[in-house]
Amino acid sequence: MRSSAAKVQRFSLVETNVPEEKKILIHSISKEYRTKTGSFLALDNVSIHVCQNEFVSLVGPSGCGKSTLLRILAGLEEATSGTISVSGHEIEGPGADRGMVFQSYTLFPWLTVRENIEFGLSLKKVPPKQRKEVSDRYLELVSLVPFADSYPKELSGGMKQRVAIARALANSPEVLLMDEPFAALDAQTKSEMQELLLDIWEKEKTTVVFITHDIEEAIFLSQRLYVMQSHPGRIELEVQIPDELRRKKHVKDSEAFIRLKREIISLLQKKKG
Ligand SMILES: Nc1ncnc2c1ncn2[C@@H]1O[C@H](COP(=O)(O)OP(=O)(O)OP(=O)(O)O)[C@@H](O)[C@H]1O
Repeated sequence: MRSSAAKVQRFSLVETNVPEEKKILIHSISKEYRTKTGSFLALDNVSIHVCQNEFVSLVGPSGCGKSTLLRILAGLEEATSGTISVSGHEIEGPGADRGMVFQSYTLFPWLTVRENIEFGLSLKKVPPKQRKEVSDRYLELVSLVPFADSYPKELSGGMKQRVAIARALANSPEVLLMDEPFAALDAQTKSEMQELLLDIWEKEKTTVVFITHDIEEAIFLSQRLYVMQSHPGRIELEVQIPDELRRKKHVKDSEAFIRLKREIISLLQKKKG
């Protein structure tokens, strides 16, 4: 079998000529925080792209700036320098074109599952009949039809994240931004959620940016991943994941999967050392 090392390349700067299929273009983003003890460079000249309908992960150790980058992409935080465009439009703040799913459960506790899913549509004054059609569809997609009238406190962690995914998708975002959405789940539920997410991604043809510190999760889910390093937060590697290493049952135990995981880890260690 061909060595997966060939797939691991050094990151090269994004070209300035934007081909149409590039849905998200992050160009030379830096983020400096002012703290009591001085300034702190959380992101240093980060440039990445995500194509239409692509599943891309950002993976890296705690503190390398993954969440900061995603929050900037979501428009929840401002970069110190650099630009981000989605569908060719430079972002200036949060927008309905970007749906977010966070690690912590962010459902509204006073709303039922269905009301949580319909929340964004209610804000947009979508009529009840239409809202119900949308929530029916997404309840089905995340297998929560019997729980439509339950409240978040009656759900398990995995179920809450399924509602969060349905809620984000119900607003028809152009891109789905996910910040370690399965990090708080037990191993079995996490694995089920990964498979469910891939099913949803294939059915919905969504563009996904997924953050995780788990290299195995990133390889399993992504078509492409960017590996980040800290001090300062930066992109260290870009890895194209061969199709045969994705989404098949038990692939995580396969020799090729384990080899790629080891290669990524060892490349990162070499760069550190
Ligand atoms: N508001 C802030 N003020 C100062 N420093 C911050 C602020 N937010 C984040 N940082 C720092 O920026 C760095 C990157 O943080 P960030 O949360 O983006 O990392 P991360 O890779 O997502 O980590 P984790 O996986 O632990 O969530 C960290 O060193 C963090 O302490």
